[in-house]
Amino acid sequence: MIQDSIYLKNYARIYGKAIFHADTLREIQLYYSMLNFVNDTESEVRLDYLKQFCMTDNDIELIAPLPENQNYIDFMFEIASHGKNEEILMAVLPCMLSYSYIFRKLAAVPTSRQSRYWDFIKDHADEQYAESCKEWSAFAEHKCAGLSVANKKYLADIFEKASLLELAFWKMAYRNERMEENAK
Ligand SMILES: Cc1ncc(C[n+]2csc(CCO)c2C)c(N)n1
Repeated sequence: MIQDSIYLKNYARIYGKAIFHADTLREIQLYYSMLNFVNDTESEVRLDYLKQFCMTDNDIELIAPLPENQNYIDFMFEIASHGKNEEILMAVLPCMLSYSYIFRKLAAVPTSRQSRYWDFIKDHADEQYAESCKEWSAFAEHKCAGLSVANKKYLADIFEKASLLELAFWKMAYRNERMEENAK
């Protein structure tokens, strides 16, 4: 949760770049809707967890990102620096889509309700959130439809790289757990 708070702050920055380079007002509204999700939905439950650790977002400012987190942030910033929204979409969408996919699967497991993270799981397994993911994906498909095969391959590689960075972020939690186990 702590590392995620650092990630989310930087993830939100990418939308500033996307909004600046947007072609249409509709596109600006779409990025705004994504940013709104990051700021509202994602923040509410996250702040509750931070409170359990007696922390606020101010404390997060003093904590350094772990290498997996920093890699992911660097990658998004590098893509954003190109100033091409098709690329930015490929870098930011895996974050949104993978959570909807993973948490819908988790929510379907009966024992998940007993998890201390049930409110987090429930939020991300939400039907409305899945619908928003569909809308954002459809927009990305539409925006990339007319591109060359080579360009589409390049964009698919960005999507894959971001997905692998997501995976590394998940694995980071288990790495720390193992370190704590070894320290015992
Ligand atoms: C590393 C990492 N990857 C994905 C998400 C998920 N996520 C980020 S913003 C957002 C939209 C609002 O809910 C979602 C689902 C995360 N929190 N941390």
